[in-house]
Amino acid sequence: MTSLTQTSQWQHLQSLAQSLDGQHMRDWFKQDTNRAARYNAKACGIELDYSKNLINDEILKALFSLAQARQVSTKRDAMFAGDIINHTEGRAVLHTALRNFSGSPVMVDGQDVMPEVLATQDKIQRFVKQIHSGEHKGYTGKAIKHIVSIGIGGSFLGPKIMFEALKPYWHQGIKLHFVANVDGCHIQDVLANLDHEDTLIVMSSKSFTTQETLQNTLTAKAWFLNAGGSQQDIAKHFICVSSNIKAAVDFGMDENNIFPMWDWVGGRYSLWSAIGLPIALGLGYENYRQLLEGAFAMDQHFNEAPPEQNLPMLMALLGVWYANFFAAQSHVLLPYYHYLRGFPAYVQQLDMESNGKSVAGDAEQVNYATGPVIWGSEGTNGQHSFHQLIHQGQVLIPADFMLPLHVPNQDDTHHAMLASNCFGQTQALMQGKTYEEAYAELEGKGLSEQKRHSLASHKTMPGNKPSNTLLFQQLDPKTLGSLVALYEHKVFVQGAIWGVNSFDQWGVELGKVLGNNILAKLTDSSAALDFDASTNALISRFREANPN
Ligand SMILES: O=P(O)(O)OC[C@H]1O[C@H](O)[C@H](O)[C@@H](O)[C@@H]1O
Repeated sequence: MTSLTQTSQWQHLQSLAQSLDGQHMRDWFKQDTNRAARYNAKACGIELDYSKNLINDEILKALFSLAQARQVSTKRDAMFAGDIINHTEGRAVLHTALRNFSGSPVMVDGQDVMPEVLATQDKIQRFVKQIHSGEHKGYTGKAIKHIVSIGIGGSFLGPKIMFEALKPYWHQGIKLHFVANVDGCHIQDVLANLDHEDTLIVMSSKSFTTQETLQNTLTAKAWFLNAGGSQQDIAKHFICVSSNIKAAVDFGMDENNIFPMWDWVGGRYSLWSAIGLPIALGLGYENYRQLLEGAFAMDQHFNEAPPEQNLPMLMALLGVWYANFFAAQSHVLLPYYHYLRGFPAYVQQLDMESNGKSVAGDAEQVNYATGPVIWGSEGTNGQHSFHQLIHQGQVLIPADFMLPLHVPNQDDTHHAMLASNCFGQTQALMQGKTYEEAYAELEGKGLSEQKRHSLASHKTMPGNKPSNTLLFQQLDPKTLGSLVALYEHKVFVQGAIWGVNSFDQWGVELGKVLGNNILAKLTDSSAALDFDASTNALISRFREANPN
């Protein structure tokens, strides 16, 4: 395949980007009263207003043709069909099978995976019922009231953030707690307030080798035993989710308490597997199923909608447009909904772990930007801090604003203020404020000409800053499922265009290995230090402070 930057589609986009010099979105809105209606797409309860972007019909057409040249739809079909597209790990990529309600088989290595998927969903449903009905009791006969979910990365962010986002749908009587970090402060704080007799620990680790999760589970086990539980009571209080059944059994997990998952589910795509069990426990099975159904609806939309209506395709191409033709190095996510405040952190793993790569195809070192830095937090809070940089800084930061149009049981005054701020920010970013407007506002303030000029210069806002606005009728489980799948597919399309493998994470793996090597030197103070001088010195400082 021709190197991406040498393709005619890429070069055409480069010249289109240059042709925008001196143009302003503000003028485009004045010239074309239909712009907002034209650059709008809806699917699965999500409405995307992408009119406040640096695009016109010709640019969109050129972006679609780049997607076509990079065979995005062929690659998409290969993913859904269970081909081994994660070629560096030799695995299929089938999180979509976990929410496949079509009734059709999904084949991996000639075998339909759907019977196992459905059997695991049944097991989750039965277990949730047993906990909620009080049929599954702790060892002293108390019903389970607290669930502690232990996991990290994809085995943490999905369950935690989706559960948090669906607060209006929480099952009464069950409280969920999440522990990820190996920093002992976290698990100590969580366990300190719990009664071991009515607590269930859900350990989630696809690989069953992750240091943080293994250690936190051992700490929870010691807590349980110290509090009065015995070894044979553990089965009533500890369950796990893993694809490594053998390691889980060796660790002491009761085989009946293991919820399986498979190597064709990537960690950051795993909330649809049994890794989502804490969500089901926290929301009830029907709500959890709605989440999966929403994702399935987005899968169908992604597969079937034409590019100009296809939400993942549009959002992905807009991201490529800014990253590769305007040198935008980051992308900010701004949910105007308190319960969705964790979403930027969720997409951070999804996007940055997937597309933070430098090699395309077999072994081609890329010479173009790949995955951007993803960041953000809930609105309106950011307006009073980092939005300044987005408005007037020297870097281009495309933004995704998100707002539910309706929030159950919310004070209307608050909601209208929230919405007005959200819309006001997108407007300010787009239109900015001209020097002439700022200068005119300073009339009659008794300023010298020089002061008035100086202040007007500082108050000028360039505008022309791109943003998407995503509106939801209401952020119910189904819409949230669609929203997550939208970002998954956006990341997929971008990875397909850049030619990277979006499904491995060798950088993260290296960190794990080096961390374990160092741990051996920290725990054995007599071990010779044979790393680089800086690392050796850091280890020595730690040993001095913690003599054993
Ligand atoms: O579920 P586990 O095997 O414990 O893995 C937890 C996390 O570990 C790694 O750091 C990976 O980069 C993540 O993608 C994964 O979600």
